[in-house]
Amino acid sequence: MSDVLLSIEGLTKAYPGVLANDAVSFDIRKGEIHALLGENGAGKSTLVKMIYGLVRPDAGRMTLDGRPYAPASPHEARAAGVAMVFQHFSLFEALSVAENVALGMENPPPMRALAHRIREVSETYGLPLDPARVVGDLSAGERQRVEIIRCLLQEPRLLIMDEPTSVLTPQEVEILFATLRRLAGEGTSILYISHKLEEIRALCDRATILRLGRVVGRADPQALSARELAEMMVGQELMTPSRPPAPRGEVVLDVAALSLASPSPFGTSLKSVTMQVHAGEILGIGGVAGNGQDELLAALSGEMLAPADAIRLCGIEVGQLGPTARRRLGLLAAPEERLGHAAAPDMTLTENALMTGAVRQRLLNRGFVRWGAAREFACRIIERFDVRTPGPEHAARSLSGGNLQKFVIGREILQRPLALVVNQPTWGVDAAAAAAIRQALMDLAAEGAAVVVISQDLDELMEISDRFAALNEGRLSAPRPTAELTVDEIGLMMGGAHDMEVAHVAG
Ligand SMILES: Nc1ncnc2c1ncn2[C@@H]1O[C@H](COP(=O)(O)OP(=O)(O)OP(=O)(O)O)[C@@H](O)[C@H]1O
Repeated sequence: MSDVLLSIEGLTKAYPGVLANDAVSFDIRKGEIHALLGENGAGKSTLVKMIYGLVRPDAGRMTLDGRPYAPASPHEARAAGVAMVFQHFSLFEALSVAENVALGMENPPPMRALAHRIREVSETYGLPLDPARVVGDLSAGERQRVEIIRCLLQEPRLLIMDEPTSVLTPQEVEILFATLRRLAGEGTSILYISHKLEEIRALCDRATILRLGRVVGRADPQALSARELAEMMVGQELMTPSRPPAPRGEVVLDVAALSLASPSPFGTSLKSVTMQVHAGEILGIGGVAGNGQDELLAALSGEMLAPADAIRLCGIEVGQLGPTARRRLGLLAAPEERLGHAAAPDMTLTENALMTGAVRQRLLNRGFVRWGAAREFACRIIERFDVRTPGPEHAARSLSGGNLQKFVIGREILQRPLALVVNQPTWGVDAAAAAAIRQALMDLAAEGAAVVVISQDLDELMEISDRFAALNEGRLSAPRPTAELTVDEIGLMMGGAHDMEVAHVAG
């Protein structure tokens, strides 16, 4: 019997102006953890969507366990033993874990029996989860467990995971990896997509590397360094972000005892958040998702109003000003959710450039849009941030996730803010593009802007921020110089350990 589970031969898929997959061929063996690597827009999502029956190939074929495999829908893919955990969770917040799992099953058993099975699977695979809890109360890591357990209940032969660790703490990543290793040991194959190359090296047996829709390499990830893998992906040498040491200037952004109730029932209220960000400085804010990051961004951008004197920009009270007025003064923000929040999916890139650039780029004239100038601004973002798209008249939705992220961050940086607040600036962005975004944020600070980077990527925060603070249940710890901290201490601050415990560990 062959040891190959899924064989992919010559899969091809074209979109207008782009060959997303060009005769892609590779095998996934039984019981292996196979990494799919590639820079943004390389075609990874398109490929897994074809495997999961969401997109139909233009050409090529697949076999599963030696038999022809051409799923016309995810339903057919699941019936054949293929399961997928998506980047974005599709759970109902008001329902319990068990009810959510039942909704995703073809033939759910009675609730009691299902709750029992969820407990069983969660214990067997070391993924603690209470079936009775309401999903709205769960952390991002726990929500992911719901998705994984939902997949495991189908006893899949192939489990596809798209960027599974971007919402997890280091400790949760360890738990997930132990689960995946155990599944592979039992014979389940795993196709694993991630931009985190150190994780790929720690977890995966083999890697297939895509560039511009084609397979450009196959590698043993454990035999190569993360840098070598990244260079195979981009086909060139990588740069390391750096900046000359600069003295820090006056306080630009001053937040004093900011308390705000979250507008969402499952949100986190901000509790007396205090921070001062100086000209020329990057303040990194770490924390597990759902600890007030979205609320902090909304409070600083002006989407949520605050007491006037709780937020000051260069001494001016801005707490009561909305986003446009704050932008005019030079306080800019880029939220985490790129499709729908930072960018309007069905609008063109030019229209999206206009959306936040109108005031500072002077794209309006007596109420009329200066379309030529808006297009020129969009083109500048595309060029300066290497956004892969056929042109600015294409819809935001047609860009790969990482390319849209480069567009959204580039749009704010090019507006020369006095203070910029970004949430997860390199989420889902490949190694080369992440380095470019980090360099751009550092250049912006070097030019004298005050920059706040909210991120769950600790390595990123260690690399670029001057000072670090952790957000936990809506409270911000006192910022400390990053150079003084170890990754372990930061991990503890993020997990809500109090100063005492951090001091204890440090000692
Ligand atoms: N529905 C679509 N319509 C038009 N173009 C698309 C569509 N989906 C993907 N593309 C294009 O196909 C190419 C491959 O995109 P894909 O999403 O597969 O890349 P990816 O490797 O998953 O990228 P990322 O790491 O950024 O998520 C990109 O150029 C993208 O713009």
